[in-house]
Amino acid sequence: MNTNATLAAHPPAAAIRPPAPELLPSIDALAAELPLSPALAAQVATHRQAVRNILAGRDPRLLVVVGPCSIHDVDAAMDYARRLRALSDQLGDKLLLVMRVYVEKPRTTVGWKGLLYDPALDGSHDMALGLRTARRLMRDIVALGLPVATELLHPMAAGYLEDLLSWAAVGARTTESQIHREMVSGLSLPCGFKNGTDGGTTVAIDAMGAAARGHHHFGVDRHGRPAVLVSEGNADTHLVLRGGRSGPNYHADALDAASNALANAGVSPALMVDCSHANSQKDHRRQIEVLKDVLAQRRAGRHTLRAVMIESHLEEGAQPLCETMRYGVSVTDACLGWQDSEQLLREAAAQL
Ligand SMILES: O=C[C@H](O)[C@H](O)COP(=O)(O)O
Ligand SMILES: C=C(OP(=O)(O)O)C(=O)O
Repeated sequence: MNTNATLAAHPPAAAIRPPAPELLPSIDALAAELPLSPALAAQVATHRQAVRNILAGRDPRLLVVVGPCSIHDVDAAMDYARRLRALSDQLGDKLLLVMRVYVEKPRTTVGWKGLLYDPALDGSHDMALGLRTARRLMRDIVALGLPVATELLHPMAAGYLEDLLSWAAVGARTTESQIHREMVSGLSLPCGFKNGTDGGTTVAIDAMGAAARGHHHFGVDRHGRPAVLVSEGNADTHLVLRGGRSGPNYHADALDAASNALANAGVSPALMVDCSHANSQKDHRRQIEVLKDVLAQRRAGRHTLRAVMIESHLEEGAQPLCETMRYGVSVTDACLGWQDSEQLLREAAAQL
């Protein structure tokens, strides 16, 4: 064995200098740069309460979390938001429309992880720009008068956006994570836990119980310092049914099973059906029949069906990330286009 050659190929650990990490603004610094005015903060508080009232059955409207699978173009997102705002003015007595402004994407393996991670869509990963772009966009959408929803994927990122949100999801891939349950326990907004990718609801119901309790956990404070964070517990959580590997879970037998499990656990009976993902078997047009089925079950007396989720963009379908991307088309899961979405929501409101 040539010892010198081996040493040259594997220098001692002390000789390896990783590049200096790029620093991010603290939560306080970003909030100072892009503050939420007291009037908009009050509006967010009102919207959160409206969401809570629907989920608790005190408000008969249907909560609809609707919008793109992911945000990759802020102009298209604002275009969508303006249309949704106008529709919300017309349908607001029947539907509470909350826009999906999803800036982090969980991936099954690898792929573009969202605006927060790679706002230029080119692998440059300017995450400081991602944070600024996402916070500014959400604030602009709130300023239109719309409530904003997102999936909170990285607990460290949550603090940068939390004050702008009226509802948040923990996704199917992270519902079982203790770290995400701790994160939700410290949020003062309603949150949905999705069933696991295998379709199992137990992990989400366990998550609701865990998030309702207070926790001590590792985190980063508003000044960017590593800290022991102490949460009080969040009782405003609910189950989101998104289907799983064994198929959809919005039919009556699946809803019965979920409702029994929620009752046995003593947690909120409210159900949100995600019309997309495994419930649509990843065919965006099937969201239409899922929503119609859910509305029929609600009309037939299933009063715990209080919320739905729809993936919708300006244009139908999806496209790969490339040089010649089409305006208003999803770059992650395929979405319904605006025309179909508007018609679907008008029909839903008419039936309620
Ligand atoms: O909602 C979006 C996707 O279903 C989720 O991010 C997983 O995406 P992937 O399976 O394409 O990685
Ligand atoms: C990733 C999402 O959903 P799920 O966690 O159900 O796959 C989503 O709603 O964008």
